[in-house]
Amino acid sequence: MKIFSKEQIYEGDRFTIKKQNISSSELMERAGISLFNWLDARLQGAPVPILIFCGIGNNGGDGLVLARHLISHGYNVKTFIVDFSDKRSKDFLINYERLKETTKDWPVSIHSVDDFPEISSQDIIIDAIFGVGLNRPISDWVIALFKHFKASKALTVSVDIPSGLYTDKTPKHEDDVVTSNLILSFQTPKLVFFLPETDKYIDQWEILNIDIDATYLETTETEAEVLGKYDVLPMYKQRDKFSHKGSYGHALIIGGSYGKIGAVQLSSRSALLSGVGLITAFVPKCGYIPLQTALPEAMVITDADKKLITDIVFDIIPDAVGIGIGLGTDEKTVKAFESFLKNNTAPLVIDADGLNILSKNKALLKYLKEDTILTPHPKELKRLIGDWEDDFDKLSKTKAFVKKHKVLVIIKGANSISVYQDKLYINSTGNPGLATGGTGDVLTGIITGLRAQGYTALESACFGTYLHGKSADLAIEFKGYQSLIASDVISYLGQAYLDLFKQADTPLSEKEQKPEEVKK
Ligand SMILES: NC(=O)C1=CN([C@@H]2O[C@H](COP(=O)(O)OP(=O)(O)OC[C@H]3O[C@@H](n4cnc5c(N)ncnc54)[C@H](OP(=O)(O)O)[C@@H]3O)[C@@H](O)[C@H]2O)[C@@H](O)CC1
Ligand SMILES: Nc1ncnc2c1ncn2[C@@H]1O[C@H](COP(=O)(O)OP(=O)(O)O)[C@@H](O)[C@H]1O
Ligand SMILES: [K+]
Repeated sequence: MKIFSKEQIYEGDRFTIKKQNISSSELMERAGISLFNWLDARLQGAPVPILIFCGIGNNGGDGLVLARHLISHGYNVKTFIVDFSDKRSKDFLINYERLKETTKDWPVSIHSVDDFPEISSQDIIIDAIFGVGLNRPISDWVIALFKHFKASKALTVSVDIPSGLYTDKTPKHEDDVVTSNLILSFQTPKLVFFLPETDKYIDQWEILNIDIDATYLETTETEAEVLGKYDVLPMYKQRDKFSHKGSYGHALIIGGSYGKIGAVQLSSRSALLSGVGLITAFVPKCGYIPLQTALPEAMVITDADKKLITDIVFDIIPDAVGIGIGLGTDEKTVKAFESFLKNNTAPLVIDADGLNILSKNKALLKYLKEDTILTPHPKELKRLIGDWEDDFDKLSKTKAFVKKHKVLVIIKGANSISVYQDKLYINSTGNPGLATGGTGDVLTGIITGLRAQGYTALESACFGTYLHGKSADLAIEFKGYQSLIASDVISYLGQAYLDLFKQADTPLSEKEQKPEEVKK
C-alpha cells in the first residue's frame, strides 16, 4: 500500500477535483461522510455525547461535515471551533454556514483556556483541529486544550492525523500532539504512523476511502510503501513438479566464533526452511560437531582455526552468502572478511559483526557489490552511517548511504524498513516477541535462503522481513510474547508460507471503505 507525501495528497485532491469534475467542497463532503459512516456503523444511534473540535482549515471542515451528518441523524453533538488563526479555508466557511442551516445555531468558539468545555470520560472527542496542513509550532493554549483532552480520559478519534503531528518531522514535546485512540485517515496512511519516534502518538489507525482518482493512485510513484500480504504475494515463487534440490540454490552461511556457533545454526536452519535447495555453513573448527549434530541437513566447512574464522576458503559455488552472524571482530577475522569481500561474486547478505567490521573499516565499503543487503539494527546502523537528529534524518542519511554504495539496507526493528534505490519499503508484520537474541540471525538466514533461490535483493528483503514477522505473529498465539524465542520463529516459517494462501485476511487496500451515500 502506497504512502503518499503531504504534497502528493494535495496534488491528488486537485487531480481528482479536475478529473471527476467536482468541487473541493464535494470532496470534503465525501471525507466527512466517510467519517460519519464509520462512526454511525459502530455507534448505531447511541446517545453518547460527541464533542467535535474543529480547526479553521480543511481538517476542521471535515469535522464540520461530520457534525452536520451526525446532528441530522439525531446524535448528541456539540461542535467547537478552535480559533487558533483569523484565517478560514474556503471549504471550512461553506461547511460552517451549512452547519448553521442544520442546527440554527453557531458552533461555540474557543479562543483561550477560559473557553474550554468540561469533558467527561464517557464522551467521545473528535479531533479535527490540525490535519496535514500543520506547518509551525502550535500556540500554548491549543496545546493546553490537547492536555485537557488527555486529562478527560474520553475516547479520542483523530481525523486524518492526530493534531500536532507533522508529516515530515518529529514533534519537540510529547504534549504537543493530541493523544488519540484511533485515527481515521483519508486514503493513505502517513509515514509517521510507522516510525519509532512517532509511534507513541499512534494507537490504532484505519484508512477511509474518499475515491481519490484511481489512475492518480496507481501511477503516482511514492517514496514509501507499507507491505502487507497482498503486496508480497506476487513475489512468491512456486515450486515446479520436476524441480530438484539444484533448482533452489545453494546458500552459504559464514560466521560463528567460540561460544557463538548457535547463531550460525539459527541462520542455516532458517535458510533451509525458507526453501533453499542446499545449505552449507562455514564455521571455526569448534562449530563442526554441534552443527552436524543439531542440523543434519546442513553441510559444514571449517576454518583452520578452532575458535575463530581466519581464512574463508571453500570449493563450493554458492548462489548466495550470508556473513557476519556470531563472527566476532578479531583482527584475523577482519583480514579474512576483507579478503572474502574482495573476491566474492555471489549475492551477499551482511549482518551483525560483518556490519561492525565494515563500520570500523569504512574503506571496505568500496568492495561491496551492487545489491548487497545489509541488515543493521539501529545501533549497527548508527555505527555505519553516523548519528541522526530524528527518524526523518535517519531515513535520509540511510538513503544517501544506499545510493552511494548501491546497496540495500534493512533498518530492523518494529516496522523494519528496507531502503533501496531512493525508496522505503515498510514491513507490516512482527511483534515485540521478536525482541530477543537470535531473531536477527533468523532473518539473515531467511533472506540469504531467498536470495539463493533466485529472489532479487529487493524481493528477498521485503518477502524475507514479511515472512519473519508473520512467523512470529503466528507463533505468539501459542507461545506468548515473553516465551517466543528465535527457534520458534523458524518453526513457524512453514505456517507463514501457508498463510500466504489463506483467504481470511482482508487485503490492506480492501479495508478501505467506499464513500457511500449517507444513510437516510
Ligand atoms: N485527500 C485528502 O486527504 C483530503 C483532505 N482533506 C482534509 O484537509 C486537511 C488539510 O487541510 P489544510 O491544508 O487546510 O490544513 P489543516 O491541517 O486543516 O490546517 C489549517 C491551516 O492552519 C494553518 N496552520 C498550520 N500550522 C499552524 C499553527 N501551528 N498555528 C496556526 N495556524 C497553523 C495553515 O495555514 P497557513 O496559516 O500556514 O496559511 C493550515 O493550512 C487534511 O488533513 C484532511 O483532513 C479533506 O477535506 C479533503 C480531501
Ligand atoms: N518490537 C519489535 N517488533 C517487531 N519486530 C522486532 C521487534 N524487536 C525486534 N524485532 C525484530 O527482531 C529482529 C532482531 O534482530 P537483531 O537485533 O539483529 O537481533 P539478534 O542480533 O539478537 O539476532 C529484527 O528482525 C527486528 O526487526
Ligand atoms: K486531526
